Amino acid sequence: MKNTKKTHYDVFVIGSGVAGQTAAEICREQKLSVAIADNREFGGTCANRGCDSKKILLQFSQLVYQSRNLKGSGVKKLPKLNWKKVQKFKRSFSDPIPPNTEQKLKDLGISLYHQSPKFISENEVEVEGKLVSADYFIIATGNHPRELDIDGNELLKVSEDVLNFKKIPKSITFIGSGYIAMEFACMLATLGCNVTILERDKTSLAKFDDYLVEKLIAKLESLGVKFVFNADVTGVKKLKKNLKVAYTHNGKSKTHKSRKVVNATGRVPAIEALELDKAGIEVDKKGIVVNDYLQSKSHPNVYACGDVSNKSPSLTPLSGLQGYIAGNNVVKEKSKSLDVPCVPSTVFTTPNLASVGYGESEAKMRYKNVKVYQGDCRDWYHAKRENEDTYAYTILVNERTDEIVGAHILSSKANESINVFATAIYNKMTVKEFKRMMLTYPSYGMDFKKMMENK
Ligand SMILES: Cc1cc2nc3c(=O)[nH]c(=O)nc-3n(C[C@H](O)[C@H](O)[C@H](O)COP(=O)(O)OP(=O)(O)OC[C@H]3O[C@@H](n4cnc5c(N)ncnc54)[C@H](O)[C@@H]3O)c2cc1C
Ligand SMILES: NC(=O)c1ccc[n+]([C@@H]2O[C@H](COP(=O)([O-])OP(=O)(O)OC[C@H]3O[C@@H](n4cnc5c(N)ncnc54)[C@H](O)[C@@H]3O)[C@@H](O)[C@H]2O)c1
Repeated sequence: MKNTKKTHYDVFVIGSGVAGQTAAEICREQKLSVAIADNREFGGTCANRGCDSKKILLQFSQLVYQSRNLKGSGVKKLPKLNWKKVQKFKRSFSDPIPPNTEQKLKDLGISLYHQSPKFISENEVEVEGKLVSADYFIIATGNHPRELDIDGNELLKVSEDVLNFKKIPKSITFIGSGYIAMEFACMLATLGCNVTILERDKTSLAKFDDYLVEKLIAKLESLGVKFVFNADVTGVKKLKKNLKVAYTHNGKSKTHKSRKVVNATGRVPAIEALELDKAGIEVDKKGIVVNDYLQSKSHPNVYACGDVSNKSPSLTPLSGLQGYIAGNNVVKEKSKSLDVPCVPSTVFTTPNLASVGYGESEAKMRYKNVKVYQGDCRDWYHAKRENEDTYAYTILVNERTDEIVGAHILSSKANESINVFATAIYNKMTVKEFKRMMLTYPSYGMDFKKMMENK
């Protein structure tokens, strides 16, 4: 260590994503001395290289998709994309994030560090060659892509690379078929790329509704995506122009060539650089082990929040909520606890697959009698006016109380309309109460009433 003089803060936050920023700001508002460290550009995954950038790119492939659907119904020419300009537009959102985040934090009087701290003890870290101690640490370092232990691992791209592609590749292979692979596969296939998905499991998006996932897979296949399930990838090799992926499928060795190969096999807690073992901070497979106050089980003065805590799922709104809870508990011990009744989530494919509340098997475990409303609405007005062949739903109701307990929607506007169900489930609405609500017409929300009719 260059400088052995110790600097002390009330609170030291590690990670400047939504969780870290939220926690740091709450502590600073209460006049605590606060520092925050990030070993990359400030602002975190969502704003710099995740949700926000992705949604900007997706709207262009959706424009192409929708125009294609309406060709023959009035659209004469299909839009042609200038990908360079699309990327420039995306960067006009992401480029200002790091300087603006740093400025905002500095203006609040928060000290910034631009390196990964390493724990020396439960209340000391070494960062930028300095020894820093704090009364409280808040770890909010998020997740990063899982490393695949295969030959040629270094040839694999990750989601961040896909977001920065200078042009649409001729062909691509995704290893895994969770959120990231399905969203990008849909976008790239729509834009003319030859997409293959190699999934280890027997289906995609294991945590989503089976009936709707099956329809979504069929939809992506119709866009040209090839799925190989039960595929075990063993290695990647560089050829002249392509990469060759080797995998086994039903006991047989196979290979597949494409220009790019993306590792989309999941994201794991970003903790390696922190040397948590030096402070004896307990970690499990999902992340830093915390109680409902988000205090580390091993050290109550160490908090973990956001993707890096072992409280899943890893989504932006939950990270923000966890940052809020951790910050408040540092200010006033045990003042807030994590209680997440239902978390809506969307897979931003075309159409969107959105979900809130319990899945069918979970609902059936919890309630004696579950009414399952399920169906295909491709013949309904909204699908027909969009010339969209995929529109379906699964809605779950506790029969005893008539309460809606889960909703799963596959439609072009499901990312927005699912929020109607999130509100209903959060407020424990019954089907009868839901139907009494006045909703706009024509709207997808209005269709929900029709979905919950006995046939
Ligand atoms: C491609 C993609 C698309 C996504 N789309 C969505 C979506 O549509 N909706 C949604 O809800 N969620 C989405 N997510 C998930 C969402 O981005 C995360 O859940 C959210 O950003 C987590 O916030 P966080 O603050 O916990 O962590 P992060 O935002 O990841 O912040 C962690 C910060 O810690 C820093 N850090 C890491 N290690 C260290 C270290 N050793 N020292 C110092 N700093 C460190 C990182 O650089 C980062 O800035 C997406 C994720 C990806 C990758
Ligand atoms: N729209 C959103 O909200 C959104 C979008 C992107 C990412 N995210 C967040 O980021 C996380 C990471 O996304 P993701 O898509 O990387 O992970 P994921 O966990 O959603 O999916 C990973 C997939 O890879 C498969 N897999 C694992 N190991 C494999 C292997 N060796 N070979 C082949 N397949 C393998 C899994 O079976 C699974 O289907 C998500 O879980 C989510 O929390 C959210």
